[in-house]
Amino acid sequence: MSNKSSSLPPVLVTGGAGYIGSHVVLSLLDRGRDVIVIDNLDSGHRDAVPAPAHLEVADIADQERIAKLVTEHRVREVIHLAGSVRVEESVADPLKYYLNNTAKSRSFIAACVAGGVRRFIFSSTAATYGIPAHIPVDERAAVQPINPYGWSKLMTEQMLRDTAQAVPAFDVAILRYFNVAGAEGQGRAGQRTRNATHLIHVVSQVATGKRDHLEIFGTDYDTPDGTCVRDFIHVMDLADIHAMMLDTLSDDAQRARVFNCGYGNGYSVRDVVRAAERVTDRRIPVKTGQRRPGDPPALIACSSQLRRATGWSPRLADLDTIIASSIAWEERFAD
Ligand SMILES: NC(=O)c1ccc[n+]([C@@H]2O[C@H](COP(=O)([O-])OP(=O)(O)OC[C@H]3O[C@@H](n4cnc5c(N)ncnc54)[C@H](O)[C@@H]3O)[C@@H](O)[C@H]2O)c1
Ligand SMILES: O=c1ccn([C@@H]2O[C@H](COP(=O)(O)OP(=O)(O)O[C@H]3O[C@H](CO)[C@@H](O)[C@H](O)[C@H]3O)[C@@H](O)[C@H]2O)c(=O)[nH]1
Repeated sequence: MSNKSSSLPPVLVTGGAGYIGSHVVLSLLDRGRDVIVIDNLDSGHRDAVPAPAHLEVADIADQERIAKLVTEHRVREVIHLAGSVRVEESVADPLKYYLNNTAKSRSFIAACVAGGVRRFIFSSTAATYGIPAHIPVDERAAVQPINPYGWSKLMTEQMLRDTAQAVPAFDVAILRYFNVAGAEGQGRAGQRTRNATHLIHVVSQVATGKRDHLEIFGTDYDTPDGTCVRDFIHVMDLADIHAMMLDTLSDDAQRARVFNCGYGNGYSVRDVVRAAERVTDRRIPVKTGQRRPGDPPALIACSSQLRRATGWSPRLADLDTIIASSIAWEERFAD
């Protein structure tokens, strides 16, 4: 793939200094797109933004600055990843989530509409489903979040649905990510988010001696081994979905579509520990602890809508591959 500068206007990516955002930026650059990143560096890192993308250190709620940027660069395509991402923190401090994920997204969407943006991709979450009645869960399932994080994202989804109805030529894709993990294979990007609590990140830190042990949050769930089950998607497969989705959005359509992003494979917390032991040939010390507030027992995606709409098929859908890439990043490149 080329890294040539494109004749198209740049894609605006919020949260591009963060974990998933930096991988999305790489995928766009690899396809020859120009990229402008907006990030306030709250949890992201300046040097995580891959060159030659341009970083504007700004808050998504800085409406005047965003509208000016969008107009000056004739931005038509936006990928909005910036936000606060920790389920447990959202339970302890819900208003932080309603401010950063909901209220600030409202300001950001308004600036984009004012500047003439036509194609908008939003990072939503499987947490919007709460505890699904059926698994795998598809996009027609009821949404009933069980934590403020999920609600804060669902409210933004609704703003986008309503805005797409009202604004001509505003085509929206809402991507509901399942559990994102792993790292780009050449050491160009990986998880560096301050205070990250994601399972595979924590297990990788244990595997590389940066932590003593993994605490398993709850072993009495109604799941095959009593620990929670998740659908882990490799961050580079997820990044590619964004680039492919931009091509399926249209300058004329006026709609908001929802797509699950996952593989349809469920692994328990204990499965993840076993996979890390397999990959490293080392024992991962674990302690069992209490359930973590806000955790649903099982989340597994049906992603056939996404596959139909974009032609996407996963390249890296293997738990050991995901964990090996995460551990390699942790060993060689992480801070
Ligand atoms: N990691 C996952 O498994 C997962 C799953 C589902 C959805 N998501 C969503 O994906 C997105 C990215 O998540 P991530 O894991 O890369 O998190 P991250 O914390 O690494 O990245 C978020 C980025 O947004 C920036 N940011 C936060 N608030 C901002 C603001 N008000 N203005 C400007 N920049 C701001 C941060 O500095 C950071 O660089 C989030 O919206 C998250 O809700 C993540
Ligand atoms: O040290 C740890 C960390 C996690 N877990 C468990 O592992 C599972 C996965 O947890 P985690 O990796 O923190 O992800 P989730 O809480 O499932 O949330 C992630 O996945 C959601 C989509 O499913 C996203 O919306 C969130 O942003 C993202 O953090 C849960 O059962 C946790 O209780 C542990 O037992 N010990």
